[in-house]
Amino acid sequence: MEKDMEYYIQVSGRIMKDNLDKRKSLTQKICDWYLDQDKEDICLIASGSSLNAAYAARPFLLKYSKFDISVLSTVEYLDVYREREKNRFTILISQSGCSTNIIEIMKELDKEHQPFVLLTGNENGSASRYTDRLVEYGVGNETIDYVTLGYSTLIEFLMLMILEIGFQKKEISDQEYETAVSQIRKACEMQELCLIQAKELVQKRYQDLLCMEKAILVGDGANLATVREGALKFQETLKVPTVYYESEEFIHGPDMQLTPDYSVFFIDCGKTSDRLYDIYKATSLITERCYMITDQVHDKRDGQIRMPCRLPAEITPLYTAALFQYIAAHVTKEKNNFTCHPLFSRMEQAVSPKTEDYDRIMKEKLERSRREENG
Ligand SMILES: O=P(O)(O)OC[C@H]1O[C@](O)(CO)[C@@H](O)[C@@H]1O
Repeated sequence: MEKDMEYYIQVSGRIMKDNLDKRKSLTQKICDWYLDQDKEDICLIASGSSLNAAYAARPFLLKYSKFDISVLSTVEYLDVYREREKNRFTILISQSGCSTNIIEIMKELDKEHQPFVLLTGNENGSASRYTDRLVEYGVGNETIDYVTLGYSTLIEFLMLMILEIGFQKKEISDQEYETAVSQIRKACEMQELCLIQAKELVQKRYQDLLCMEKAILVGDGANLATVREGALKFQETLKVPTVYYESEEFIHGPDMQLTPDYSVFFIDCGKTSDRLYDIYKATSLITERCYMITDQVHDKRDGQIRMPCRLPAEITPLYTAALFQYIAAHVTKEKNNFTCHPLFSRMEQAVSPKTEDYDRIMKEKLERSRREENG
């Protein structure tokens, strides 16, 4: 199978399971660094999909820790909260290891002799030149920059890191630890199942999805991060204007723009009431282009992905992104729509989120992947 976006979504469940099995060795370095210093609270700083992954993991991280964990964009960190955050164990995240804003913060922290750890998907990215405290979080060599495997494995890594820290500090009992591990394992299986159903859904609603022109994604709690990530993916690949909302926020205004042309996606997983489902049903009175992932036993409707297993809400982001990732990957490929508007290159030249050597580094990753494939 060609190693395109679809390939990385396809292998995500398996790689997450592998990472779960080797969780001790995968997280050992960062856990040791954390336990060897005296700061308790953690600050995660990232952008794009990495920021969304940190948001998605946060409810789990807070559930399994006795300290505080903040998640900040690079701008929030630099412009607003820097002073308040300086006594936290700081983790900078960049999947590519080539984001200029992350490197900027690394230089700033260095100037102030403030320790930090870089969590990255590429040990050979430009950011690696600015620190020797670097951890690869188990994505391996994802060669597509519309990261999907990287997103899911990053959420899982953050969860595993917090579990290991809590376990070693004896703040999590053996029983709690084992339960969380088996729920994460189940979520990896659910990712595979969600993907199978996403493929069926795309086949069934193929024409609607090909014509999608504007979308609203609705999710609550940890899955507010999933819809944020879904919106990012739809916009960078399909180039469809997409907004994302929490369910109650959606019906406090944004719903007033709805027409039958809108595609609206809902995540109804880990919920304890029917409210989101009621909002979905009400929305379908305006547009038939309603889609939903649900783990509840509601009446069966077209456009639903039905998960057979109910996991705690904070675990579900490990699988719910699969629907949006697959639509982004598959529909964009079908529409041959990965290329940006010709004027985009001007904008990218004027202001780029990535370092100048990014293209070369991505090319090297691709060559490495081909070498590995050819043995
Ligand atoms: O590599 P980083 O710093 O994690 O940033 C990830 C983001 O960058 C991009 O690759 C775009 O530059 C996005 O697709 C992704 O969300």
